[in-house]
Amino acid sequence: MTNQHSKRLLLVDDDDSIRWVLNELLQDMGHQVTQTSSAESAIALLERQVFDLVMSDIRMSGKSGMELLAKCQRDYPELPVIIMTAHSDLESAVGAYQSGAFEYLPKPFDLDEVSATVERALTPKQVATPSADDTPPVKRFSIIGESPAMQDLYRAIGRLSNSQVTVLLHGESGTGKELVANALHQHSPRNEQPFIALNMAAIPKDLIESELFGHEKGAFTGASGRYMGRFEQADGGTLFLDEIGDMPLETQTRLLRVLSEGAFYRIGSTQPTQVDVRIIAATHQNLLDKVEKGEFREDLYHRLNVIPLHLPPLRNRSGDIPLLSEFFLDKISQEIDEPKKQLSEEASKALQNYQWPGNVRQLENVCRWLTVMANSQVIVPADLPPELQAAKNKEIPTVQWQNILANKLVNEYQKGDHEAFIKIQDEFEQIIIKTALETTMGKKAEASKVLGWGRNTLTRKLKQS
Ligand SMILES: Nc1ncnc2c1ncn2[C@@H]1O[C@H](COP(=O)(O)OP(=O)(O)OP(=O)(O)O)[C@@H](O)[C@H]1O
Repeated sequence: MTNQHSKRLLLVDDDDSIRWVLNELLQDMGHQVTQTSSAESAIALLERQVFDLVMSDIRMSGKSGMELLAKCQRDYPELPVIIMTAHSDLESAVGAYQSGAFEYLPKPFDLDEVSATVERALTPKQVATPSADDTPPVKRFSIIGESPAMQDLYRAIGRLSNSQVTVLLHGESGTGKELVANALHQHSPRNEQPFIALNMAAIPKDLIESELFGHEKGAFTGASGRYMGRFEQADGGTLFLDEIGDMPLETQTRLLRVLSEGAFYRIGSTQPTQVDVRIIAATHQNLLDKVEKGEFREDLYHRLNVIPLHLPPLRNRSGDIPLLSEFFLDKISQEIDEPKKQLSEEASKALQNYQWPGNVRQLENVCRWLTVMANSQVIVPADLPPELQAAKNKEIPTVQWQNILANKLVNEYQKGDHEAFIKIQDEFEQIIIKTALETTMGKKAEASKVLGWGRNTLTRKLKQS
């Protein structure tokens, strides 16, 4: 059915089932859909007909979706293109945005998100077409992971790649905050300038100010020479402030002043120093809790939290563990010139079942340990380091909770509760919802994604609870 808002969409994918699902969705939205299975035929169609939007897969036999995107940018610069892919990584996400894609959608799709993106793309003034001149060169950066949470992150880095906004990274220790901060810098217009990192938790509190702002000779006992602080070192580039929650209150006040005035005084100096620095901050703590307790300035929190990005703990993306371990075993074997170890399927499962309190850093250390210490070429569970062995013994075997659940159901039902099955399903679902919200720091859009539900489903179920 067509209506006055109906638009002409060109759908390009060599997977029939994906085309079928998207075609149904787009037609239900009232649009006219033309489908084709290759970039070549899409180009031929574009020469004959006018379209309002192109949606294209990346990997197809023949020309790729990126080539189609380049052609559209050249010949039809006003035409928005949505790029879709099942093989999302940081490079393709950044590449798609920097080549001018309107949006980048990793498969499997959240259909609510697809329809919202299509509507946005069809709203003319939001079409973003950055010129090729101000796109920084893309550098290779190894952030490993294909889980939905990592795909969200790649998209965010891609979207931010032409901007200089302040970003606040949340995530447990070892989840890759510094790596992501560095990637944000490398993919930004500042990438020819320095990336300087400072960890608030790693330096004594009374040295933080001089580390950040520098000092003049003789400014305090021990200041034997003039010192250029991290702000000056990072001039023109990016300053990464790790563990920002540990910054003393007085330093927070000074930082706020630099952020609003772009200038600061070296300790012992009366001359202001002007700097142009992009700030990326990171924390493993809940800064809002600290604000409530009066330990973190609320105005600074809002200044830093312009774009919040969340890095998931490794245990919540255990599907990425085989990829990450393969990457580390390979990298470490080359670094120390030892033959590369392989993980048996059982050892790989054991790694995926472990809780990883130290996240990716701990996994990297375990891979280093295995490369040096394991006797055999193929690693079996018995080769794993002591902390993983100990955890294995403590682990509740999965059959155990399933048995408890089954027994409870039978007992309740036999006791006469004929609604036992329904009640437990509700209870089960509430636990899943609560855990999803906790692990995504209360973000409903993200929680519905990890649950594999549309956002409306989550909202409805929350209302029912
Ligand atoms: N997704 C990833 N792919 C590849 N390597 C990763 C990934 N995430 C983290 N690492 C590696 O794990 C180690 C820890 O990462 P990083 O220092 O960025 O974590 P962090 O969150 O900043 O930790 P902390 O809060 O303790 O400073 C680094 O060696 C980093 O290269």
